[in-house]
Order: sequence, then C-alpha cells, then structure tokens
Amino acid sequence: MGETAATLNLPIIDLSSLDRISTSNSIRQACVEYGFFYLVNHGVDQDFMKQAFEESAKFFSLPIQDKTKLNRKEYRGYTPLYAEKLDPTSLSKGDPKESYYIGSLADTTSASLNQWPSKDLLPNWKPTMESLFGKILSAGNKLLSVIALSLDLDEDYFDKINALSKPEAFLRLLRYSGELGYCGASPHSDYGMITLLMTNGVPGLQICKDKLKQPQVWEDVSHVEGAIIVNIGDMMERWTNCVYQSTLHRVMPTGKERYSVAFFMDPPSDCIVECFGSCCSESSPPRFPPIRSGDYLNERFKMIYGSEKELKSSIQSN
Ligand SMILES: O=C(O)CCC(=O)C(=O)O
Ligand SMILES: [Fe+2]
Repeated sequence: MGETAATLNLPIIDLSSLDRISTSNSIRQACVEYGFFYLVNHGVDQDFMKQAFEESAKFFSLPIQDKTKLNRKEYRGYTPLYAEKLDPTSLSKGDPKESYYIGSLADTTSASLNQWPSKDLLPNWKPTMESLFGKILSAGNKLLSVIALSLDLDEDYFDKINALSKPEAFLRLLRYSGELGYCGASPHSDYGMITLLMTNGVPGLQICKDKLKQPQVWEDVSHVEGAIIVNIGDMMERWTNCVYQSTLHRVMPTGKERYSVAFFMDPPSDCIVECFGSCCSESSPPRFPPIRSGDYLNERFKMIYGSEKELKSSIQSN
C-alpha cells in the first residue's frame, strides 16, 4: 500500500483547437497508450467547478439520516460509506467513500427518477447539479465527435446512434473519507463508453497501464488545475476491438478527505455495440460478439452492487 508511485505525464487534449485532425491523432495515441488523458478548454469554467464542489460538500456534510432518506433507487441517489466494493475479489468491508448518482436529464422519464435533497436544506443544490450535468454533457458530446474522427468514423457517428441526444449519462458525486489502509476506490476499469472526471485537487488517483503485468505497476495521475481527466471504459474497449484500452485505476487514501465528480457517458440502452469496421480486419477479427449496451451495463452493475435488496442489508449493517 505504502509504495511510492511514479507520476505520469498524460497527454493534454485541447478541446477548443480548430485543428481537429491533429486533435484526433493525439486522442488516438492517448487512448491506445494510456486509455487516459487530460482535457482542457472544455467549457466548464473553474469558478463554476468550485461552486459545484462546495454544493457537493454541503450534501455530504448533512446528518446521515437526511442522506439515507435519499438512498439509491433505480441507480439514482445516495450510497453510504462501505456499501460499494469496486473490486468484488477484495477482502475489505467495502470502499471508504460515499457517493450520489444523478441520472440523465435528457428525457422526462429518466429525469423523473432522480432524487434531490429538499430545497429547504440545500436551496442551490438542484440547479447547480443540473447545470453541471449540462456543461459536462456538452463537453462530452464535443469530445465524442473528435473521438469518432480518431477512429476513422464520421464525426457525427455517436450523434447518429443517438448517443448524444439520448445518452445514458450519470453524474456521480464522490467523497472519500481518506482513511488510511483501504483503497478509496479499489482497482477497477469503468464499464461504459467514456468517463469525464474532475477532482478537488487532493491526490490519490492512480492507473495501471498494463493490467496483465505482474506485479502491477501503479502510477500517479497528478492534478492539473481546471483540466478534466477523461478515460476510456470497457464498452469502448470492446467497441474498438481493444484498440483503445480501458485502463485499470484506483484511488489511494492519503489521510485527507477527497472529493471528485465522475460523469459516465454511455450510448442508449438499445444501441448494439458491435466492433467498429475501422477496428477489425481479416488478420484482426472481432474479439467479442455484438451486445445491447443496456444488457452489457446491467450485467456489470449487478456484479458490483448485487441486487437492491443486498444494498439495503449492507446499509443496515454499517
Ligand atoms: O474519484 C476518482 O478520482 C475516481 C473515481 C472513479 O474511478 C469512478 O468512480 O469510477
Ligand atoms: Fe473509475
């Protein structure tokens, strides 16, 4: 646990660059080599990010009974300390973090499933989080068009499959207790298409570039003020026939409380994830059969959370 890790210099991608070909080449290189990169000039300004972290801290500082009233249902709401274990093989009692999920606002059915703290307790919370959702989504949408280019697809590819107008996006607020001895988030790769991550600057995030190499080598992802950290998820790895890698990562404790916001972007659940034509050939045939995006994600979620019934009993026993 206490071993020192080297710090990585991940590529920095400028989303405002007008040279989209060179940007898409850099993205390709970053996704092949690391599965992770920094995104700058993404349109989420730093003052607003700070405000969102302040609102997030206000929620997590509420008395536990106010928070558990909003316990996660339909993948939305509050998950208490230790209730989640990202690495099901770990012997720990669960990851020392709390989180709060907000689901897509893109359609009324999905938006109506969201839970919100009462206005009396936190008057600015809902508007701040809705605005944060919209801003990160629009950065993610712009990024996906350059990712499409980087894969030799039409730049509106993800738009055409409705990934942009009807994304299965989730915003997840996180607070790590920082307690020493346990991983804040145990080693995992994200399940979906892409993840956009912001942190409050407290270190802890590490990646393992080669998941098959033993012993594993972990490297620190340092904080770059104002940048969003982007990583490739397993579904994108599958879509690209492993040309892009979904990289193993974890959050190590530093003894300090740490906040982050993760934004998971997935295609609509009825989208068929089938190897991109540009990622296979006769000598490199598709490694995975086609699968519905929703089926794939449900399976992955079940492995982490079990059923809602199991979640309830784990909350009661904490
Ligand atoms: O908080 C972080 O820095 C990483 C969070 C993460 O990896 C996740 O929620 O999937
Ligand atoms: Fe993750």
